[in-house]
Amino acid sequence: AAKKDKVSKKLIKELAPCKAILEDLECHDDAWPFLLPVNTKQFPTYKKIIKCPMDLSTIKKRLQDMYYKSREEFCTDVRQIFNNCETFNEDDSPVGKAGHCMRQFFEARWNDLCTS
Ligand SMILES: Cc1ncccc1N[C@@H](C)c1ccc2c(c1)OCCCO2
Repeated sequence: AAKKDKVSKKLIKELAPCKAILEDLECHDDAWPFLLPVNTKQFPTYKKIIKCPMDLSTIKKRLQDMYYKSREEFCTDVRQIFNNCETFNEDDSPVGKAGHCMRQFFEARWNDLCTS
């Protein structure tokens, strides 16, 4: 039991900063296209083109449900949002631009974390 507690304590320490980063992403001015899963009725081709949909509300739920076993898993899901955005949206579209901006914001916060 002691070993398990040590692991879970480590995990909480690892993932606490992820929760803070997620909150900053959610309240960013350019977060609006990424807050909820893309509505596939509104965008019928989305399901066909994007194999791993991801959004900030899904990541928030996964954090709350202790779904992530490491910081890296959290980081991979966040990057999935922006990779999907680049796949589906033109770079100079409003959503495409928001995606590039949000990715830049995230990667800077992620680097702070890894070098702190
Ligand atoms: C991230 C992403 N990738 C591809 C398609 C959509 C989205 N996001 C959704 C939330 C969205 C973005 C822009 C929208 C939109 C909905 O409502 C229809 C009207 C036009 O404006």
